[in-house]
Amino acid sequence: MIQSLQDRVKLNNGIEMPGFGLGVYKAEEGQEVVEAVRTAVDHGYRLVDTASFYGNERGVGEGIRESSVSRDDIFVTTKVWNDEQGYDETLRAFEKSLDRLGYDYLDLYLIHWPVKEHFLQTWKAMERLYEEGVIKAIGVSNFNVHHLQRLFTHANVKPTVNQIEYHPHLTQKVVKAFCEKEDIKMEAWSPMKRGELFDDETITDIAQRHGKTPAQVILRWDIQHNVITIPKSVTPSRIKDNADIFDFSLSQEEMEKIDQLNRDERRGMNPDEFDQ
Ligand SMILES: NC(=O)C1=CN([C@@H]2O[C@H](COP(=O)(O)OP(=O)(O)OC[C@H]3O[C@@H](n4cnc5c(N)ncnc54)[C@H](OP(=O)(O)O)[C@@H]3O)[C@@H](O)[C@H]2O)C=CC1
Ligand SMILES: O=C1CO[C@H](CO)[C@@H](O)[C@@H]1O
Repeated sequence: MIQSLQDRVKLNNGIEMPGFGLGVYKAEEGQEVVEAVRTAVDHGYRLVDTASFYGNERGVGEGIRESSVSRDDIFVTTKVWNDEQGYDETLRAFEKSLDRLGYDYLDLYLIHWPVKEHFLQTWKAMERLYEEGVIKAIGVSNFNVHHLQRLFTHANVKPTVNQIEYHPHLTQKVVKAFCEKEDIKMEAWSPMKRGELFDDETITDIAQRHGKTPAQVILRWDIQHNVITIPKSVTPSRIKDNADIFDFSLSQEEMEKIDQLNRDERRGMNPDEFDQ
């Protein structure tokens, strides 16, 4: 388990990735995302999660350049979107993402969703980019166990990360156990279910007991489950508060109480049903 905001976890290829970061979905390209990223990095965040789909890669690159920290000390993730998948398409999409970010290498590149006709060829292109050294680690997002198994039968490089929807209403026991067995790090998207969990009584009670906010309790629960977490905010005070989770811990009983809130309820699409 990470012990501080800048602690890193070792991926299965030896690369170290921060265990906590900033998500930027819906952070508007331009001033909004630039300021959110700069604020986060200046406050100690070392991981930023974007995607070509979010339309804000330029601002992410800009925010990091405007911060007080050098690019090499920040771990940047971006993702290949569904209509960019396929072998040649992915090579082109990667060049565009890198260009928008203003970088000459990327830390982590993910397949955003398992587009079933294309994801194997997409992976082949990502393996090539990884072998060429322009990406430090490659991984997937929204992969269920059967998607991972299908990938394994064709892959030369194992995914390092699987980024999936994960929060107290969706504890993803099956995928989580599989990823742990296969040494694939799990990363939580919509860790706070976009605000829908803040009034839950179990969470507010625990928060009150620790003098913390519901958001902080939920994010701490991720960390104690060894799940990388990337809460999104463009609000400076929330960016700071969300990271203030390394001075308390949840008891085993509190962890279990939060685990029991599971309803297998998604905020986003089910990877087996999504409309490609
Ligand atoms: N791979 C994938 O398919 C997906 C990946 N993601 C990634 O995961 C990240 C996080 O998930 P996301 O869906 O954004 O949802 P989150 O669960 O992170 O919730 C974000 C929302 O909560 C608000 N918020 C943040 N902190 C607080 C706080 N302390 N108190 C009250 N409200 C708060 C934000 O508002 P405000 O910004 O106004 O402060 C925003 O509206 C994304 O940004 C993206 O990087 C997300 C979805 C899918
Ligand atoms: O990354 C993402 C942001 O959220 C969207 C849903 O609201 C997802 O579809 C997408 O994968």
